[in-house]
Amino acid sequence: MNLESVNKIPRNASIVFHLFAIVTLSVFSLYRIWIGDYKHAGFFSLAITPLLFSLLREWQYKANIIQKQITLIIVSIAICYSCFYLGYKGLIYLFPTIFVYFFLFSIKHALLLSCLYSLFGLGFALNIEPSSVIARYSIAIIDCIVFGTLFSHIINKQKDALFYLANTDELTGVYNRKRLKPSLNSAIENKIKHQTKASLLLLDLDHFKQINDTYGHITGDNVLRAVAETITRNKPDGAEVIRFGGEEFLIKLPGTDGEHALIFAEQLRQRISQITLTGVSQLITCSIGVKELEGDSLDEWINSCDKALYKAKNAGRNRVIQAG
Ligand SMILES: Nc1nc2c(ncn2[C@@H]2O[C@H](COP(=O)(O)OP(=O)(O)OP(=O)(O)O)[C@@H](O)[C@H]2O)c(=O)[nH]1
Repeated sequence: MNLESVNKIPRNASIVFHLFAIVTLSVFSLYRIWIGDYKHAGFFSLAITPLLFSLLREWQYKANIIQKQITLIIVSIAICYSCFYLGYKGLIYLFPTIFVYFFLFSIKHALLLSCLYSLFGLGFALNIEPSSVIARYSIAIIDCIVFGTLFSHIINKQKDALFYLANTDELTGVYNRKRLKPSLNSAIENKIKHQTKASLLLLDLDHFKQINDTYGHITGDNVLRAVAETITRNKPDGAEVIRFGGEEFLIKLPGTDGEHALIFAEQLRQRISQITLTGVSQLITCSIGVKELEGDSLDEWINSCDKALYKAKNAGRNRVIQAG
């Protein structure tokens, strides 16, 4: 699972970053006014505008990643400009902004953009700084980019691990209920936006209590693991398996209509009935309710599956029924 997200700054931290940048630029502009450098004071005051706009969007919960990326690029252009006219006084601002690249872009893009940005900044600073100063800054900037890459990589790894821990059922290794809403809502969204079909299977093991009572809970757990493993091994690419309850699993099949979902459910039912576990002589069977997504209600979708499953149980178990 790859959850690399480029927007790693929480809203509060983003507001602090914005305020910090605005205050820094304001102090810079005031200092320029004080020393009579009105040209640069005007330029830096102008550079505050996109930051103020971006802060306002963040404040109103309307910020999006594209707008933040554009703001960062505008600020970077302003810093490159200051490198050209002010030399090292502009170069020092390369350091904090390079880190922001790693918060707003994927590692690959941040690496590429921060290298280009640094090259421009250093190149422009040559306008007034000797090459020995530029060489020293180059080394420090390389360090900064390397650390940015490392930190970003570590954060992404930790996010993946956190997501795994929060969304995975410990016993079976499939998704837990936390994944239910995001998973089904994304199917509903795709149906509304792109008319992409999706189907849902609700699978419940038959007479599972009997397995627990006869062979003990530990064996019952092993059966649940074996069933989850069979579903995972046989599911089509992109399908998601969620442990819905004790011995109930939901399988979301994106891009699949009811007819194909029914075929898959029947194959799965047969595969599960072929599971053999040492010491377990009772046949492991399941009942499955199937429903293709219609409308936009998550609850209705699950309820339809539940009704079909109920019918399958009442009709004698070990069968698949499609909701009408
Ligand atoms: N071993 C084990 N058992 C569990 C777990 N979660 C729920 N169960 C058991 O699953 C059983 C479910 O029993 P019922 O709801 O009566 O269902 P059933 O016996 O499968 O009967 P039908 O669904 O009607 O075929 C209960 O005995 C629960 O204790 C689990 O994580 N491990």
